[in-house]
Amino acid sequence: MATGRTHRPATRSRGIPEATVARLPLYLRALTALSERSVPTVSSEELAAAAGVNSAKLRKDFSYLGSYGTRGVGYDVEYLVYQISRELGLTQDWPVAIVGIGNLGAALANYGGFASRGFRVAALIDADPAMAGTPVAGIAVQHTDDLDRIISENGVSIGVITTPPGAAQQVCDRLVAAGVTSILNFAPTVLSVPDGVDVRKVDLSIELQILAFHEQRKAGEEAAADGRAPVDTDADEAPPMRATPTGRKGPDGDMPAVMPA
Ligand SMILES: NC(=O)c1ccc[n+]([C@@H]2O[C@H](COP(=O)([O-])OP(=O)(O)OC[C@H]3O[C@@H](n4cnc5c(N)ncnc54)[C@H](O)[C@@H]3O)[C@@H](O)[C@H]2O)c1
Repeated sequence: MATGRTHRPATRSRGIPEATVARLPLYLRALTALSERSVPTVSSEELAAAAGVNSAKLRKDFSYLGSYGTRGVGYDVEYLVYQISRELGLTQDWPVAIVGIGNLGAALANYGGFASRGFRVAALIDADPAMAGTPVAGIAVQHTDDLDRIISENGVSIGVITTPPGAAQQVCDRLVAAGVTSILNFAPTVLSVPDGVDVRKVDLSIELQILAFHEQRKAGEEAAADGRAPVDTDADEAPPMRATPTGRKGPDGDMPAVMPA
């Protein structure tokens, strides 16, 4: 089994902090919406509101890109779309392989939004021999026996794991051995990877648990306002939408469902 750290330090090679990198997709989504409406320029305040981020943080983030906007005019939308896409590596096509083509893997394969963001589903891989050759989203599922060949033939550097948790580490090891250097893990398990491999984990149940925490706090506050019950002091002491079990922040809307492994 591969060992080592599971994610990289807090800054990237060009000195852009990971927290900024994590917000770039939020800016890009907001900017793309403006671009689709043919909006030529946007102020930092407008863009910050659209991205759900505080405007001082946005200006700081953009300064890492060397983008300062023009006083009184704002930022050029098209140029920022290009700049952020380039920074995120989205100006090139990324072939992605999904391993584990059950409910979730098939749903991801069918999601049309990846291609428009530069991610092409190049291969679908499953251990079930009965699935080999079955088309999912127009792509024939291939057997895990051929994983190495599939990864190298398609130049895949990003692997998505949607297998049961018990199989995830073994699948991860095989993907890494085949040359994959970035993994998006949906299985509820912690993966070990060698240096140089990035793992991001998606866990919607953790996000739901965080929402449940806030629902509970809101219900307690409403009950207290109605004089029905005392406020739960522990919950009340928690900073609103700040600390979360994942250590990520909420009030700026920069709490993605994808987190470092
Ligand atoms: N992150 C999230 O928010 C989230 C949400 C839903 C499900 N999940 C997780 O996603 C995973 C898949 O869930 P599902 O409902 O699609 O399960 P599923 O049982 O429908 O599909 C799993 C697929 O993986 C295949 N598989 C099993 N072992 C394999 C191996 N060694 N190599 C390749 N393929 C293998 C199976 O043949 C099957 O087709 C589970 O781990 C589940 O807990 C995560």
